[in-house]
Amino acid sequence: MTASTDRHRASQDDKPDRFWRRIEGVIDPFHDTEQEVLPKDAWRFILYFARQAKGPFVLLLITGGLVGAVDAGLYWSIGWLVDLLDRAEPATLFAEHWPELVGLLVLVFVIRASVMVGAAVVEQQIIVPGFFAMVRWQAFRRVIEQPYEFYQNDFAGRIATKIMQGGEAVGDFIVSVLQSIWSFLTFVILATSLLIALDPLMGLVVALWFAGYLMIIRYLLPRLRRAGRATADQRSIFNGRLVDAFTNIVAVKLFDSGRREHAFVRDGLEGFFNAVVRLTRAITTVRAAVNFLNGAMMASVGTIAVWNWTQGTISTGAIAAALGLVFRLNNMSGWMMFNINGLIRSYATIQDATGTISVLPAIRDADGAATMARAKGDIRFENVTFHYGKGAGVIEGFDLHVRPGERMALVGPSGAGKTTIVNLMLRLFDVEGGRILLDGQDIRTLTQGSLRAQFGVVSQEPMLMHRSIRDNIAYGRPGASEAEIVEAARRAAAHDFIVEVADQKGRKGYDAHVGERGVKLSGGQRQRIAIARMMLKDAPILILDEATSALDSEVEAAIQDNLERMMEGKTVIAVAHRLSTIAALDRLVVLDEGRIVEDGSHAELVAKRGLYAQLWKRQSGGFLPGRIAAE
Ligand SMILES: Nc1ncnc2c1ncn2[C@@H]1O[C@H](COP(=O)(O)OP(=O)(O)OP(=O)(O)O)[C@@H](O)[C@H]1O
Repeated sequence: MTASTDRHRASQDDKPDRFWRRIEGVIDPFHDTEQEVLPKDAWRFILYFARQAKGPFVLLLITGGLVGAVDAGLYWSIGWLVDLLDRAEPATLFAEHWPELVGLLVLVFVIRASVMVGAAVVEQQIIVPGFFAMVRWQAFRRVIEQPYEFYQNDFAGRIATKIMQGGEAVGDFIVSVLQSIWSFLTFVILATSLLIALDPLMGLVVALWFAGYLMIIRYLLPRLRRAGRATADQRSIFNGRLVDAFTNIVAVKLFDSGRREHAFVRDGLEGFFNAVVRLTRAITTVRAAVNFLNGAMMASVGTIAVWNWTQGTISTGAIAAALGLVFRLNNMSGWMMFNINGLIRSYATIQDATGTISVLPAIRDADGAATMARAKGDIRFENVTFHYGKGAGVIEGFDLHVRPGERMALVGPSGAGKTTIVNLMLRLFDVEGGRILLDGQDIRTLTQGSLRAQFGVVSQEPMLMHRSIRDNIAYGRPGASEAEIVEAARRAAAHDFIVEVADQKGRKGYDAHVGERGVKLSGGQRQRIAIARMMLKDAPILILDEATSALDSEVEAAIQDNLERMMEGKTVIAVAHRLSTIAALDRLVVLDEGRIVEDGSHAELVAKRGLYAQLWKRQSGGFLPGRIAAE
């Protein structure tokens, strides 16, 4: 086959795709607004999104109404057909009545099918893909702005579920109201009108039936809503426990010999079960009540119809139409209950989701926040207080000045506040008192993006994404060339092992994907990738929080020179428990209970015989390693 026939076939294949794409593109999945926080109230949340896709929802309203009308027309025409067959002569039926019969065929074949297909296209091709995605996209864009603390207080899986389910629930809710409920209402109104035309008494019965139906719904709606909300809450709790168990699977394997995790998950499942039972009890009660009501309505209309027939006031066809309409109402009422139940569930899911999605981030860029160009690296803590929102403790009246180009280490016992100081500097938390200045500017007056761009961070937990190794390194500098990525990997002593790696799907080297949080690599390998990423970022301030803790001394020695070179001209703040890794730095700041207790060089602090000297003695066993001793 020639290239041109290939192209021709490809363009023909594209045609239906383009057709669908045009329809599916009516709602832009990535549309967004300027609104910083999404509405917290579930109703407002629904309306906020409905307003963003008015056109498709108006279409849905029209098709929903038409579906109800066509349905009523169809049942009416059954009566008409019965009457016609009753009157007409078989031999002349087609000759005399072909226009009406063709009209009926058109109604069944063309009109009904077109309306149904139209409704399906609007719902399935326009709203489901585009609208669901749009809600999820807007939710994601706001949730990702939440500060670190937000994620510390919730399960990642739970947050993700709320975004996924929230998008679906808003779409389902609106579709259900505009299509199912609206088509049902149209049908009820038309059926009642048609029955009134036959006999007002039949119309009255249906009107009374509808009033009773509404009363049942009204009575049970709040109960269903409460039970629905409880189910959603319990589902989240259960889901959270499952995610927690699977996320920390190693801890479970190592420590859970007594199968406590079973009990914990079982407890969650039991809570969910109890909530579901309350919900299903309410549903069964509704169904029982509706079935009795429907039975009464069908029996009454049937009796009235047959009575009228005996009196000769209505035709056989009218009985067929009347019974057809009320049987259809009976079927629809069950289906409506299902819809209303879905509606309540969706509403509860939305309420649950807005609790997470519609929250104003506790840390935001100030109005007119400045964008910092490359910093010199002068960091100043002025009388900083921070207690993680509690009354006291952690960091109290903390002052520290780190000069540009200074290489400093934070040292201190576990829990002294080293990581907290680093997190405050990165504005992962906001200070509760005092201020932190970067090159003389309060970090709260800078955009978070430009502030964090000044820092290259390697922490104990290297935070790798579930992507290729290349993407993980390039995360430090988007758009970096392949050569730059490989160079960074070499400097981090990572290149040699990277070229050997293969993932489960057979991708090799830099293309290999690291598992969720990099589980398929060793701790030291992950840390080297993180170091490569930091090297590539080339930020003016480096934060090495136990950056080499997972490396053996050989690998550490291999990258030491490169680390040294990278540190040149940069401000460095290191945190390490292994004092030998930081003893050579310019300045060691010793913390205890959130306060600076000593400040000086290694030699000065050893001579001082204070806390540092004690820590040092404990770690070095009383001896000074060669490299430090030589200084
Ligand atoms: N998210 C948090 N919420 C509440 N308290 C916290 C939080 N994170 C840390 N803390 C508390 O703050 C104190 C300082 O913790 P931090 O992690 O800063 O110490 P650290 O010196 O880095 O300790 P380590 O050397 O063990 O890593 C500790 O008492 C800790 O319990």
